[in-house]
Amino acid sequence: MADVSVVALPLRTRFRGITVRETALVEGPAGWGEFCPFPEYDDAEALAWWRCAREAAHDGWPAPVRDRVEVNVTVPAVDPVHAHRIVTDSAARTAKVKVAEKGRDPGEDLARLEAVRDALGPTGRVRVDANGGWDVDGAVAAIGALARAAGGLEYVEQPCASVEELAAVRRRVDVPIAADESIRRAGDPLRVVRAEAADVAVLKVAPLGGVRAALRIAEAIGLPCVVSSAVESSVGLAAGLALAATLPELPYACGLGTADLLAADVVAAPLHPVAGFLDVPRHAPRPDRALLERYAAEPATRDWWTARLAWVQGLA
Ligand SMILES: O=C(O)CCC(=O)c1ccccc1C(=O)O
Ligand SMILES: [Mg+2]
Repeated sequence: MADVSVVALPLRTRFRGITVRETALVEGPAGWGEFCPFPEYDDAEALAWWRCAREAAHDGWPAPVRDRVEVNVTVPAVDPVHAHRIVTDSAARTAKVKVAEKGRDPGEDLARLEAVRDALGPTGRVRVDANGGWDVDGAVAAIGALARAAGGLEYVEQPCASVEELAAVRRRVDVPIAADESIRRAGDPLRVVRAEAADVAVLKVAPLGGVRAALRIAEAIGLPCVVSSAVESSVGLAAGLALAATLPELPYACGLGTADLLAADVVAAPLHPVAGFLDVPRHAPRPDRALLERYAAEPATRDWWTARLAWVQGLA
């Protein structure tokens, strides 16, 4: 694949400890694909992200069954005033709130959830994502308190790190459990099902190897699915939307509204949700040359991504 562009896109707010999202964009006969495994991910994980980019660039996606997808607003671990503004600005009816970040006072999570509920009103839905930040007892205690602060929780995503812990928490709380890292970073995504560890499966298209691969995994898992992003540019978000648009059932809002987390994108018309919905594009949007240049990564960063991409392509 000849054409590779590496960009460094600034985020509006720190998210998962990063303030800049580095990503590589590739063009193929079917269009554009995005390759952006997080820097700490190993070769085996990065290979799945390459398969997703290659599918977009070489093969395109299967035909969708819906033309728009409801999304949640994503609320990073920010203060309550900021959280309130993010939710109000989005006009979404569902909010996903980051909680249990390392080194923070648990009281901050409660205040953030109260603010989010206030912004959404009584009919909005609130879900939280702990990214595996609690142990079992900590999760059980925190989920009770957070559910009260939020006036009810739709589900809690990845309360603990391991499948066994998720199963233990699930037996002890009424709030439904969603598995994210336990699916996308697990050698065997079906362990979650065998252990009865989750009520909902979070699917990220890139770590699962593309739209077709993720559809097969969704079928095997047999749980209701939520498609969520990995904070890609609008090129990679389009792949997530293709998956969300092709799943036979889509009972929950998806975590694909993350173009709003970026202060810059590579396409002229980024995939920003309107009133909590995204239209499903037929193919990934084409990057704008001027934006690729404006946000081009430093030479050392570009060389690192180009080498990583070449290495992973060699494994494919
Ligand atoms: O689901 C969303 O609302 C946004 C995406 C998101 O939270 C995320 C983005 C990058 C890496 C991990 C995660 C996560 O769900 O844990
Ligand atoms: Mg998650």
